[in-house]
Amino acid sequence: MSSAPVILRLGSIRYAQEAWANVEKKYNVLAIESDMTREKFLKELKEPNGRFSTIKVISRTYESIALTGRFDEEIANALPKSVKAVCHHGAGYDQIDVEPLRKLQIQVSHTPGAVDGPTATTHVFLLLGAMRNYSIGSHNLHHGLWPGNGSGATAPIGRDPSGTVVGIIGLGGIGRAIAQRLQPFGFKRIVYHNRERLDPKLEYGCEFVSFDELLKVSDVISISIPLNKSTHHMINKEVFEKMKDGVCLVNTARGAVINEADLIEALKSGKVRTAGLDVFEFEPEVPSELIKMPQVLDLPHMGTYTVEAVKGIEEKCICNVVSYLETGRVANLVFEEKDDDWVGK
Ligand SMILES: O=CC(=O)O
Repeated sequence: MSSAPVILRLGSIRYAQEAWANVEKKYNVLAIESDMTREKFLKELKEPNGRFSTIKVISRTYESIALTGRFDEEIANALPKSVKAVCHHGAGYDQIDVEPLRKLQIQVSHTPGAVDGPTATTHVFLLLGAMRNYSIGSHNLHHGLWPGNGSGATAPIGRDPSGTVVGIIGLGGIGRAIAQRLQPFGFKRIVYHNRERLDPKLEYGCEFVSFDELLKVSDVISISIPLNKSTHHMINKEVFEKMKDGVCLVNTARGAVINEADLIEALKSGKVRTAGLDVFEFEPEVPSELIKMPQVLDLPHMGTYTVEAVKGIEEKCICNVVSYLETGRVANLVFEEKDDDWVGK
C-alpha cells in the first residue's frame, strides 16, 4: 500500500468498522479530527503538499456538516485536483451543492434504498398518530385533563383509514415504501403526485393525480420529496390555501420543502389540524412556538435512527467509495450527473 492517503473520511462511523477495516487493508484512509472547523478545513484543502493533496475520494456523513459546513462552491473550488468523487451518507444530499462539483467533473454519490424502510416506518407512525390526534391526547393526559373529560381528554376525535384519503407528494423509493406500509390499513384512496406518472408496476396501488387535485382531495398529505432549488418552500401559504380545512400534514423528507413560518400560521388557524414532523427547516433549531403546539407530533430527525439503517447507509457509502476506486464510477451517482458523459471516463 502506498503511504499517500487516497480516501478522506469526514465524520465518525458508528457500525461499519469491519467494512472500513477491509477498505483500510487496501487503501490509505485519512480521517479528520473531531475539532475540525470549516476555516481550518478550507485552509488545509488548499495546501499544495498538505495531507489532503493526494485524496481521490471523500466520504462524508450527514453530521460532518458540523466540522466542514456545507459542501458548497467554496469547498468545491478549494478541493485538490486529485479529488474525483464525493460519497455522501444518506439519501438526501441537500448539504451538497452538486453543480460546482459537477463543473469540476467530480462524481457525487448518495445512499438511496438503505433509508427507504426505516424512514417509511417513522412516516407511518407519525401519519397514524397525527390522524388520531394522539399527541393532543397525550398532552392533555399529562396536563391533568383526565379523568373528567371522557376519552381523549378533550382531544378532537380522530379519523380512521376507511374514511381517509392520503395524498403522497413524491412516490420515489421512500414514498413507495410508505405506500406499501399504508396499503394494509385499508385507506379509502391513496393518490400521489410526481412530475410524471410512474409505470403502473411502481405505483403500488396509488392513483396518479395533478398537484392541485392532490391538495383538493387529501385528508392527509404525506411529503417525500428531496430538497433542492425547485422544491425549497414548495409547500407554502398559497399551497396551504388549496388544501382541505383540517388537513393532516406529515413530513419526513426535509424541513425546508415547507415554509415553516407559513406552516405555523396554518396550524394556528386550524387549516392544518395536526402535523407529524421528523424534519424542520432550520434543524436542529426548531421554533419554540412549533414545539409547544400539542397538535404537532414531532421527532428530532429519527427517520433513519436505527442500527440497521445507519449500518446500511455506512456500508452503501463504502460501496460507492470502493466502486470509484476500482471501476472509476461510483455505484449510486446522483440524479444531476446521471447523463454526464465525463462520468467514468
Ligand atoms: O435523512 C436521512 C437521509 O437523507 O438519508
